[in-house]
Amino acid sequence: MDQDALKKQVAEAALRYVRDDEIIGVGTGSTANHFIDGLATMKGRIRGAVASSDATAARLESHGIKVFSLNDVDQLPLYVDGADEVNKYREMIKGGGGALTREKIVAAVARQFICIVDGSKQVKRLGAFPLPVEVIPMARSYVARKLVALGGRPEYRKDFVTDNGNVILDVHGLNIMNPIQLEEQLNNLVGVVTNGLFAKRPADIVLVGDKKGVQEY
Ligand SMILES: O=C(CO)[C@H](O)[C@H](O)COP(=O)(O)O
Repeated sequence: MDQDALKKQVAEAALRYVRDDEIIGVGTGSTANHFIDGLATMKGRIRGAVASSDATAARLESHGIKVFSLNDVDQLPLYVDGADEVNKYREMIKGGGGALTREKIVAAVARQFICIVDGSKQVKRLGAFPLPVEVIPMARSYVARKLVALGGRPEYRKDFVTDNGNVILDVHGLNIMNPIQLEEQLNNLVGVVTNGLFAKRPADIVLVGDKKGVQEY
């Protein structure tokens, strides 16, 4: 099975967590896209979805799934999304697709967060994947200097603007010993909107697709 087939397999496994008459939080990326396509096959059973990006909203709507604004929803039982890295504590790096801020907001509201990944995303320690940091444009150089002082090598994601009108710095070389502490530290930098560490609010369940099938932890 190639990587995309593993993503599809794990995305389809997450469909069994979807309950009737609920509004589902939906993530962003190629794994989440497989989940959306699967959700379309049962769209008559759900009320609709909250999207974590404009791209996800467009894909949901293309399948005829009603998209709700998060502000119009008082509770969200389930959020399903991919990740760039996940460790055994279900902490993640996300934001490879640049949707980290909205993903973090939807994850914060959701009662249950299910992370769906293929086996290549599992790591012992987070940080080999460059950590995305969403920054207000005028603060880009200031935040970059602060990130260098913290031992990172920030790289400006060129020709990319987030759905919120901001820029992304992808930070290489961070030694992430304590993900919760680093998540807080980076979010405290003036000009940072949020960063791609999902440690204060980890996933509740991780589904991993590999050659042997789908494992859960
Ligand atoms: O955080 C994300 C987007 O901001 C994605 O979940 C992450 O990049 C994984 O993407 P893919 O499923 O395409 O491998």
